[in-house]
Amino acid sequence: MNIKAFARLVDYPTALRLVLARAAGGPRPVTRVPVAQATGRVAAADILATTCRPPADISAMDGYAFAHAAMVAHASLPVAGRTVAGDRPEALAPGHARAILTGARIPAGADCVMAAERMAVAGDTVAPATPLPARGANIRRRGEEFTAGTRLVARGQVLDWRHVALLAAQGLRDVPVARRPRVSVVSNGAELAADAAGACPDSNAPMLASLLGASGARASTHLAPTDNMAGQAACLRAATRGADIVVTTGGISVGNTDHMLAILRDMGADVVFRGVAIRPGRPLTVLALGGRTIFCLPGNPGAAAICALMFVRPYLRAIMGVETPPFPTAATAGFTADAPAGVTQFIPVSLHRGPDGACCRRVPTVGASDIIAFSRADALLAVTQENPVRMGQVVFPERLFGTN
Ligand SMILES: Nc1nc2c(c(=O)[nH]1)N[C@H]1C(S)=C(S)[C@@H](COP(=O)(O)OP(=O)(O)OC[C@H]3O[C@@H](n4cnc5c(N)ncnc54)[C@H](O)[C@@H]3O)O[C@H]1N2
Ligand code: MOO
Repeated sequence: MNIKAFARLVDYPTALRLVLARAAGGPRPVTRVPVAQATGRVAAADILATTCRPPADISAMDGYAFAHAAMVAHASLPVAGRTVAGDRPEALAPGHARAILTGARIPAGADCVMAAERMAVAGDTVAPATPLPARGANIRRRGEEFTAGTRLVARGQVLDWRHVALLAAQGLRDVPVARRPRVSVVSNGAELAADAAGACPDSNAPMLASLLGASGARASTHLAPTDNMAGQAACLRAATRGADIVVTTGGISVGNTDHMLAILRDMGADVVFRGVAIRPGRPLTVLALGGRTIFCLPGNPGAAAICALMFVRPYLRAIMGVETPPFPTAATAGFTADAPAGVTQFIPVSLHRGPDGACCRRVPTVGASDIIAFSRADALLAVTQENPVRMGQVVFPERLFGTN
């Protein structure tokens, strides 16, 4: 069979399922990173609290701690000592108050705290200057936020500053995370060489390294020499060595100079699918080479971006064990769009704050080569004949940027 031919296009859901199936059950290498550098990384294990928070009953105010009953009985109390955060205070002498700072442990014998500005100090005694609060007032109870054993972070969570705060507050130095998958991005195209007549700058390699880097990958870029098949093959072999995923662009349509697929087949790769019923991005071809997945993206930059967003990004998330779904974006469509039968059409949209909430507008595009449309768009919307978009309908486009 001619490996270049598009015998039968798979539909988008099937293609995505095939890609994700390749991610299931594979190795999930783990590494540890300092908690402060964990943002964007994927937790490789559940992380349980080892201590309660707060670890003891502590004061919520700068003021005075005392026994509520003693204050009711005497109206004012002599002040004996001062407790600051970090102290292990002695028990309160009966019938006394203790000066206390926010975060300091409540001494045994005290069951109420009043803020300093609500109390009157006369010599070495204090008395409420405003109504006495209830017993237990202004005391943060041991474990009221969470107790030891509480799950702080779930395996598969993409970490950010919220988790960094929690983990650092537990005194953790480092955290187990998924190792960043190594992605080799290989550009193909005689026109990309700087010395080629009519040279075209390689924008796909930096675009894909950046896009996949934001999704957790460690990307290296390679420019395949297209003037000879042996050189192209050597480049692909080198790119494959040491990579978990290979992403190529260009050279996969039926043109005579497009050798990519033949080279990969000679390397022993099996085609998972050749061509998908999507627009743009139809030539997308996925191959399996041992445990590695090779994504051959079309050279047209807009099509390459869509394939990376809709296929490589979910695959990356899956092999890193990401469990949190991408943050949903809901918006009211400010346009109508249809797609031809059997095709999933991807439409770039911009998001806006409308009078009744978020709304999205269609961003004009000149087609699969278009990259300026993405810089004007925020999200990508999938449209099919069965699911067209109608003005005023709530839609859920996929974000184009961010760490999702
Ligand atoms: N006879 C057919 N021709 C084409 C078909 C087809 O089915 N039959 N499909 C079209 C579609 S759809 C696409 S998409 C392209 C994909 O072709 P390739 O993947 O082989 O890509 P190239 O031909 O190498 O390049 C296409 C276009 O993109 C530019 N390009 C390529 N690489 C880069 C890069 N790294 N940075 C910036 N720009 C790049 C290249 O200069 C071309 O303009 O095939 C259609 N043709
Ligand atoms: O799908 Mo091509 O990717 O339309 O230009």
